[in-house]
Amino acid sequence: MDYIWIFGVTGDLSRRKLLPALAKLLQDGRELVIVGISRKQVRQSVFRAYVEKTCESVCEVSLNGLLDRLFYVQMDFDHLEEPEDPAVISAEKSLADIKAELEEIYGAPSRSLFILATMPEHFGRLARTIRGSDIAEEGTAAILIEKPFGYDLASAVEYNERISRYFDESAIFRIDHYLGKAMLRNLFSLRFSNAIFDAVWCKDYIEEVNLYALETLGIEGRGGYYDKAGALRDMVQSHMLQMAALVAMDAPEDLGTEAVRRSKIQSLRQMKLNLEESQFGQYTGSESENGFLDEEGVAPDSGTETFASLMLEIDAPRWQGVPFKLVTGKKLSEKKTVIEIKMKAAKLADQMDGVVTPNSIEINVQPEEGVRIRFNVLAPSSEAEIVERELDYCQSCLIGEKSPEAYEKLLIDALKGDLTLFASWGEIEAAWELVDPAVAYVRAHPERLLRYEAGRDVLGRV
Ligand SMILES: O=C1O[C@H](COP(=O)(O)O)[C@@H](O)[C@H](O)[C@H]1O
Repeated sequence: MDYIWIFGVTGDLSRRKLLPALAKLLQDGRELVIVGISRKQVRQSVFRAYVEKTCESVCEVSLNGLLDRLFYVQMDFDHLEEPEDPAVISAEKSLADIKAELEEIYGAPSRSLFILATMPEHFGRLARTIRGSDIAEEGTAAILIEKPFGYDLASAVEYNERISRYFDESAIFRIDHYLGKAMLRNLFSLRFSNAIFDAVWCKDYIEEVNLYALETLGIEGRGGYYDKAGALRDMVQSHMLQMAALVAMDAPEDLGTEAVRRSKIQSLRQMKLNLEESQFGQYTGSESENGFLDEEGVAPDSGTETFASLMLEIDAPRWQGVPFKLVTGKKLSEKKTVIEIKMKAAKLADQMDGVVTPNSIEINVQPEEGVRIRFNVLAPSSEAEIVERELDYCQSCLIGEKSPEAYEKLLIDALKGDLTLFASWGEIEAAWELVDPAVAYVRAHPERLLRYEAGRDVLGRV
């Protein structure tokens, strides 16, 4: 039996991602006990009814298994600071008590995951409370930390230092849910298990790399958070730079977690953002949609970017002169995450008949999952004319091959103790070193913030 403790269980992340993933794991036969913790003063039955109501629309499986194994503890995170504070003692006692009660019914945990789905300012005091309450057994306990990991490098260093007082790096699982997405896991396999890709993955054959994470959704009631974060902190610091590192990294020395992490850190450290050549935007309202400045929690004169198209240079022999473009934004015309690799023209291409388009490889992350390769062939029945055709492997179209949700995969790995798909401290640090100056640049250059109408296609302009 594994125990999962979720701090911030009534928050948005928990409702949309964690609880549905846990419901699926329980349905698949995993033996789990889940303890939800939040500040709200509610009874167990009310909490379960709340989960049933709020998760129903996002959950693909029956919630019965989850509701049977879900328990609630109230805890005021703000009053956990000082060791002498009576709130700490009562919180620690109640966590230890509830564990003892659950053990009587379900037995001792084989493994315990402590998921901090809270604002980062709570990380240190929660880590301390978990350690102090003796509910985390050495060797079988892991702490899972949600993004954002800090608001900038300085705060990230501070949070990391505080968590590290209580948990060893080998027990710290920093979640970036994009790393659990099927096609990003596949990117690694695609590159390193195929000579046809591995051999050409460099400046000699690749002309440019474009990474898109486009969203139709807006900020979904998270105005207070997003106005401080913006696209740079919300998406670029984590998901976009992780995707870029997976494309740009050199082959690790082996497939072990440490070697993969070293390779990604090295790659992140070689990256430089060309801010003058980048573009930033903020959505305005339309007849049917709110503009960013109309959203609750957003300052009426906010200069926060909801869109970024960043030019990235990588100072590595493999990538000299190859531009990487990272594009992400809210309230765009389509929801799509894709990695587009455009190849250089072949040597004799300009001597052929017809339009010879350089090859491209598209790794579709979502909503479609798959790989599309465009290449040239002799047109059927033609003497010499070249035409472009494509090889399309659509993984998500294949019946019975629907990939598990990213959170399911990440939770399974955390239960196994496998850190490979979680961000190391070095990756977080290197990503903040890139993003901090970019945020400062956008705040210092309000004239660089282009306005785009919610729901409009802006990609033609970047
Ligand atoms: O972490 C975040 O990711 C989501 C986008 O995730 P996806 O799996 O739907 O692509 C984004 O909407 C949110 O603002 C951000 O915090």
